[in-house]
Amino acid sequence: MTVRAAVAGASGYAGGELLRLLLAHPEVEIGALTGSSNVGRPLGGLQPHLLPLADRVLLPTTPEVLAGHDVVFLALPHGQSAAVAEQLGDDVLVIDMGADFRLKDAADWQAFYGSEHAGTWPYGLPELPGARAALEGSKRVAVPGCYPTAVSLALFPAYQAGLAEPEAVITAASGTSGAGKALKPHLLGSEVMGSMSPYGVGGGHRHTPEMIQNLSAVAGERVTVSFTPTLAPMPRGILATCSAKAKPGVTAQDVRAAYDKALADEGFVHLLPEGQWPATASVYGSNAVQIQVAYDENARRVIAVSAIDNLTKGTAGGAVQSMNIALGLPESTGLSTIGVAP
Ligand SMILES: NC(=O)C1=CN([C@@H]2O[C@H](COP(=O)(O)OP(=O)(O)OC[C@H]3O[C@@H](n4cnc5c(N)ncnc54)[C@H](OP(=O)(O)O)[C@@H]3O)[C@@H](O)[C@H]2O)C=CC1
Ligand SMILES: CC(=O)N[C@@H](CCC(=O)OP(=O)(O)O)C(=O)O
Repeated sequence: MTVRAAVAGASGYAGGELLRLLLAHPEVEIGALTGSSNVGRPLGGLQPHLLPLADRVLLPTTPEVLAGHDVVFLALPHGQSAAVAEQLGDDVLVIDMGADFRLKDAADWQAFYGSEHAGTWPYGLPELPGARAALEGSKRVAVPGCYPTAVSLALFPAYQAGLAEPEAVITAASGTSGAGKALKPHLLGSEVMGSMSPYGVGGGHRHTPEMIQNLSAVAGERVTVSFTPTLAPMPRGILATCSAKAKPGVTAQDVRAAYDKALADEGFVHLLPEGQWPATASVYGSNAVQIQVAYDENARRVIAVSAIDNLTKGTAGGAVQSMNIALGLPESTGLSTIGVAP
């Protein structure tokens, strides 16, 4: 099978990571590459690590340019995908890497994104219960946010097994690429280097409702989430530390067994051997997720830690994995679990 894929937002971080993965995908032929302010410029100056595409020129993001492809990836800023997607035919597989179609609740969308809700598409986190079935054969995929990917994978086994109370507390550190390429004063090297700082504290981060949506669906009851993101002085990676009070009678053995069972058959999500802890360096550039879990007997809390590469499993790798499922290809086609170290 040869799949012709267009990438809208090819000059951004998410688009660049996607193209890195698509270049190594045996079934994909890369078609149109589009952008906005950089239209007309060759990709070589925008994504210099993608040497095979250096001479390709960025085209405008229009329905005409995106027509004639089997798959269209949208790696555009929030709120830009819906208008583009509605001009693409129902026969085209459209994979949105932005937030537009992730949330089910229109009121949540309005509260956190401040615009009209565009709709809800099958959610591209295949490891969540029921997600694969919804992706198979689908022509529309909403790729999760990077933090919700790390957090949902860390906590769903505890909620699936009914081990945790529905009140999760999460702190997560992210590399700066999570904020995209656009210039932002708080992301200047001199602000970020050698320092860590929180942002979106107190329930204001827009990924909070997405985490609540995912964990509540697994738990079968509404899970509240207190989420504190932190900016870390590294280009890529998320380390999420997630905890929830254990239900009465839960033991450390119950917790380990639940995680073993939930993750045993997953190709990308690895429960580490006991005593070994996730590290962002271990998943750099890889679609792998490292998970470890502990039971804190004094605090009676389940503590689950995950590490992902925000641009790979957290965005572009998740998009390719979902594309593979939607097209009926083996799920791991073109995706690696091999990191880069040191
Ligand atoms: N970075 C990350 O870790 C993650 C990002 N995402 C999502 O991926 C999407 C892209 O993010 P990211 O790559 O980080 O952002 P960037 O700012 O790095 O890139 C944005 C891209 O969108 C293009 N673009 C901007 N405005 C328009 C427009 N009006 N019409 C068409 N194209 C436009 C830009 O083109 P040009 O350069 O030509 O202006 C550029 O290619 C976002 O929705 C983000 O939420 C999801 C998960 C994680
Ligand atoms: C470090 C940093 O700024 N990270 C981004 C998350 C990026 C991402 O995955 O989310 P979306 O796809 O929803 O944009 C943030 O906190 O807004």
